[in-house]
Amino acid sequence: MPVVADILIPLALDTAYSYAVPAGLDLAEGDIVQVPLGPRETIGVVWGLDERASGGNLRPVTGRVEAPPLSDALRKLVDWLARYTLAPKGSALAMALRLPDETARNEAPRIGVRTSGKPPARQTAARSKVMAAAADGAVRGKSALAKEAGVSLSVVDGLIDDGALETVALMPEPVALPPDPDHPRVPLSDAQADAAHALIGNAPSPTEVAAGETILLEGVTGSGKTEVYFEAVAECVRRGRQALVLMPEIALTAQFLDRFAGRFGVRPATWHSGVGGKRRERLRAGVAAGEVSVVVGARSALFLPFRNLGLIVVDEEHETAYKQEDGVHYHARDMAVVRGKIEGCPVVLASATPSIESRVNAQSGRYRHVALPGRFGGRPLPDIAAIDMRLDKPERGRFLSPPMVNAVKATLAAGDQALLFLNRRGYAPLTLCRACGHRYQCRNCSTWLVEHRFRRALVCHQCGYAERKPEACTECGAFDHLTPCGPGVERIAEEVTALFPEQRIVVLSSDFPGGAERLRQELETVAAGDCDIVIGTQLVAKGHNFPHLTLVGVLDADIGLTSGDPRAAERTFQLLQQVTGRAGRGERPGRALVQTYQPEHPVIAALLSGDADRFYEEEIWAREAAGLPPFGRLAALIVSAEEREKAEAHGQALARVADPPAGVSVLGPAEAPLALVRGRWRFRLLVKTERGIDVQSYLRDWLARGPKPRGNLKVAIDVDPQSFL
Ligand SMILES: Nc1ncnc2c1ncn2[C@@H]1O[C@H](COP(=O)(O)OP(=O)(O)OP(=O)(O)O)[C@@H](O)[C@H]1O
Ligand SMILES: [Zn+2]
Repeated sequence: MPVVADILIPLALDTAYSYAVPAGLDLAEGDIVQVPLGPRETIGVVWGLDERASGGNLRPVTGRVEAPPLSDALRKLVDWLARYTLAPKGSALAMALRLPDETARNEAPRIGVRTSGKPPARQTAARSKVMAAAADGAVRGKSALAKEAGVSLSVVDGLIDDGALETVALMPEPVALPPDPDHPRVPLSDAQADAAHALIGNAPSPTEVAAGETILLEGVTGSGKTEVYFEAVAECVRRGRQALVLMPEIALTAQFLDRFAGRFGVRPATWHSGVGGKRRERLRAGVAAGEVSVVVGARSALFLPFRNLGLIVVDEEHETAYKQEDGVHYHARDMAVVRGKIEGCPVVLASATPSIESRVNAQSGRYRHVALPGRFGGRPLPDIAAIDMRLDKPERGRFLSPPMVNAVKATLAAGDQALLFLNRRGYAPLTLCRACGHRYQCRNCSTWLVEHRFRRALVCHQCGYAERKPEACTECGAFDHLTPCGPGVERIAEEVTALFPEQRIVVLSSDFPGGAERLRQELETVAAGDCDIVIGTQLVAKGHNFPHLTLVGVLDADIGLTSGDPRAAERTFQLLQQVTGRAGRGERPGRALVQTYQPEHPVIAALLSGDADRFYEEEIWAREAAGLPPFGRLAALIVSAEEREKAEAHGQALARVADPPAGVSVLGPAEAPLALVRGRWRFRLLVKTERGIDVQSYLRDWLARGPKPRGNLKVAIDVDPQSFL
């Protein structure tokens, strides 16, 4: 029997701690245990066991916790995650071991009723109906009983008060009903059937499934990728294994869940930040027991304890939402590929606009490439045309150019829906005093405050700081001189309401009250055709299906192009391709109009030509020439502190000992584009290496040589950074 256990604790600690195993406690690796840590008790996971070591003066493990142990695969994933991201191993474990969340609201217990044996004190016709329905003595839900008896719920409540019915606690509803892979479904098109076949292969037995293979499923917008990967999910379920479908959080709409139900007969189990309390725990337990066969979830679902994982699908694999930008800086798409390798199961990356990384991997043969070149049902892709804003100027103080206004008019006249897209929240991105020139800036961050008329406030989009918009300039005291500069979606909504006062307009922006739930509802409204004009930020661009939408108007195609970010071209192309791809997905063909000041810019030109391959070729070539990912590697260090000098000095001290070997260069420290965030000054160092270099080892050695962060100073490590702000 082992006498010493190495316990990894889900806190920012880099190593497991040794504890003595008390006699009679039979532990195995992966077991979840309770251990003393300093003055308190905490939870940890058995990471290693040692038979020979002496447990002499070690503190003993308190006991085992009744919870499914962490599988070998999941422990390997945690080790991998920590090694790759350089996050403390305990922080990586915390991702896989979300402790029961006591702050989350508990599920309301389900209550059933049955006859108590005591006749009602007072009898009415309605009451007799209920008593007759309940006469068999079986337990029923309250509303089920009322429905069966054809009476209102208050009659049932009355009988409970009366004592003729008694209440009993019911078993909680199952977290998910089993999906039926052979549920009757719509037939696939030939192209879809071919693609589905390519995903699944002919493998006659589960052992022949290509182990750990990664497949890029690339299909233009509206090509029907979802139905194709559903076939892979179905095959996985048929083989008795579990499937995970990852989606950007907001894409988890009722519409998607209904589509799943259309294919599998039931809605899938879902995992996202809105799933709380007991339900979360039960879902984890069901997944660990292998009872839940399909989970559709946001990125954190990747760390669920699947017992028998047979497939991972990453939908919209190019989405930046898959990158976690705080705590453990990991990319869920990349970790999905790692988990697939560890579990020996295939991983399907689906997108209409794949990341450059995945495209390159598909071209080099590392990933298998399965393509759907046309839209489902032979529908045409939208026609995309530019509006040159230098020629077709909007009226003064307006943002829609005359051709855009006319196109919206024509669309509405035809009874169709129009979407106006602007990737800017709020009313105006800058507020300026015309009397003294003062610009309103955040007191904690180096950002302009964004006016939100809806909230009647000036708001910082970095830290959330908000102040009331003043009546007079706070600097010079002048009245009526504060001017909003530039548009956000709220300002567009104002303009559109003035132009089309009779139309039903929906504005979709992530900052509106009501959160993700309300947004999901609004998206349903749009999909159902119960609105005429949609005005939205990037969240309307993502994976939604709006069958009534035939016009997409991009109000400022140039926004993302000047950011200086190495991925600016890729991001802009993806976003514009996605948003224009919302048009014409239903019966009627769609078109897109793109307002731009630089129609000849390569990204805009590629978009207009409809030639995505041309864009990919040029961008891949440019990345290769510059040694940028995936042809070289990047990692960022972000040094931050409450005092500017401290952060800068620490960054310089790190740079002095960087000592980069051949094939590695270190840039910086440079003041970050967002130099001040939440009261912390930020400096960035960028490591650029050739492709074959082990950037993690280099970073580890470098940081070990460098000064240790003290006090409020922090050094965040971001391997494969997506954001350069
Ligand atoms: N076999 C089929 N039979 C009937 N309708 C289908 C079939 N396959 C797809 N569709 C319909 O075609 C439309 C587009 O499908 P889907 O949303 O899967 O496309 P997609 O490739 O995921 O697009 P995007 O990348 O733009 O989100 C949907 O309305 C879907 O219901
Ligand atoms: Zn701020």
